[in-house]
Amino acid sequence: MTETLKGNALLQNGTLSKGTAYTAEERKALGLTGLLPPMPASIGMQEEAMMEVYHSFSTPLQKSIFLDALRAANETLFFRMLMDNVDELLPVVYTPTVGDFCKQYSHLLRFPRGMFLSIEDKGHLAEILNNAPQKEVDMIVVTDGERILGLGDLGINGHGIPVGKLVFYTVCAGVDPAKCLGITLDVGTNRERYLKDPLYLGHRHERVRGKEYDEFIEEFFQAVKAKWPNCAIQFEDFANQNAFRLLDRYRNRYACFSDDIQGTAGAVVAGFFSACRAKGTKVSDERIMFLGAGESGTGSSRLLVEAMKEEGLTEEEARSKIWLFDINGPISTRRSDIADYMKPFAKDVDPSLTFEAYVDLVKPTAIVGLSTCGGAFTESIVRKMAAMNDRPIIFALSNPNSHSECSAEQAYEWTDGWALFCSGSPFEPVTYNRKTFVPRQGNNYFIFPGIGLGAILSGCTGIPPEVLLLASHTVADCVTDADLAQGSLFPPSSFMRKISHDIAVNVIRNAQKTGRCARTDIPADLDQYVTDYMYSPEYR
Ligand SMILES: O=C([O-])CC(=O)C(=O)O
Ligand SMILES: [Mg+2]
Repeated sequence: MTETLKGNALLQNGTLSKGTAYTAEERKALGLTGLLPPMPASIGMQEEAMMEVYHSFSTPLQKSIFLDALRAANETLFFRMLMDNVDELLPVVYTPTVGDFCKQYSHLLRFPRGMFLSIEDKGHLAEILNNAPQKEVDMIVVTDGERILGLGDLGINGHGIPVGKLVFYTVCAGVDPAKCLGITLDVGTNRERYLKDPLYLGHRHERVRGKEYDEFIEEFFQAVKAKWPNCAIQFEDFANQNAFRLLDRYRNRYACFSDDIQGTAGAVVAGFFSACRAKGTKVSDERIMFLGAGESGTGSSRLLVEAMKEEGLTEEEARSKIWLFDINGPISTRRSDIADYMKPFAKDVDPSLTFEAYVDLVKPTAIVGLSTCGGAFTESIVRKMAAMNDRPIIFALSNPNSHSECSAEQAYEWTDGWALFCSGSPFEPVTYNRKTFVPRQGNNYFIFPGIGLGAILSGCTGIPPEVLLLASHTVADCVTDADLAQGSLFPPSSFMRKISHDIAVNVIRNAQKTGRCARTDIPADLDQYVTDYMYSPEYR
């Protein structure tokens, strides 16, 4: 049907339109003559013009609103611009600006993308999926909006996150945007502000929990599987109480994974591989404290254990090198309020210690913030880390920047330039004592696009820890000595497509080896198989 679009209908179709780039011959054949200014533009000219407009906006949020509109008008140009200006544009389309966009989503929404499935539609999901904007879907990112970044419950306003994550699938892993679907499950919100906001566009009731919620999720999976049997599903920004349960329930039945439990873990471990290389140590030499014991803190701890086992430690030895601390104190065997997923890491310690007192007691070599608690790594704590360690490892990973446990500048200043630092959201380079540090993001975007790509192309159920570890190695192996010398623990964004490609090959190879491939049509040359699948934004 789409091939036959002509004239104004074609021009107004953002997925297909080339805007001013149609040649005279194309204009004649497609009924476009007279609908455009006479001189055809190249995509390069269009890009130059749009970057000029982009730069005329002063705030990141304004810029992101502009890009959202550009995408609606000409999706190919949007992705071409992103690919040509990754470092500049991705922070505007994704973390941290996507956080601001989400907070006001109901007020800002002009160009709906993806789908909203609400619990009120229970019993009808299969039918509703027939309305999907895409015919074929390979990748779904789904959220219920309960823990968006470090911002908490945003209800349907969190929809910017699945949409933003999928931009990475296209830019970094070459998944055709026409095959990507962002879905928000509206089960209500407990955020007072939205319940009272007359412009809020989600259902205005408290979150549905328990049996009804579980049945809704089950119906969602079954409906998706029936409609798109080969599609992979990424869980994003569910709250702890559901994230672990859902992953455990579905990982062996569907091609699915949790970005926050598994993707973030892959990135954290990659950061440790780099930091240890800079220090001349192994991960198993470190004493690691986590502030935050939720999905990302626990997920990362689990994968660090695997990394230490790979270096020869036993499970128990590895666990003994990791300490967790959450909002209520140390994860202690003396506490009665800790969740099952934290228990393997519980230590026999006084549960009333503050984080700083715990640092005094444990004397860690690394502190990792996944707490959503901005500023939690205080000057006093960071200075203690510097006093105890030649090269203190300080990862401030909560998002967006306002929730970072400390800023890049603080980390370098308080450690006299010795910190091995990364953050979840981007910080500008910092010059301290005449040395310029380039702290790159330790964000799960290094991991999830490749994992998802591999899941699409293999149909594998679940992503085992050994595959995540390979992904961490893939990322860390792209970090050069020159990167380390300037304080970068992660590679530059120019490596993203290669990283995603290589991660995907490993996902597929492992799935074949362990008999978890649902797809039977996989050719022998996996490199070529993945490369051939990867889309680049070009006018068709
Ligand atoms: O979106 C990001 O930048 C990282 C992430 O998954 C989160 O903070 O939940
Ligand atoms: Mg997330």
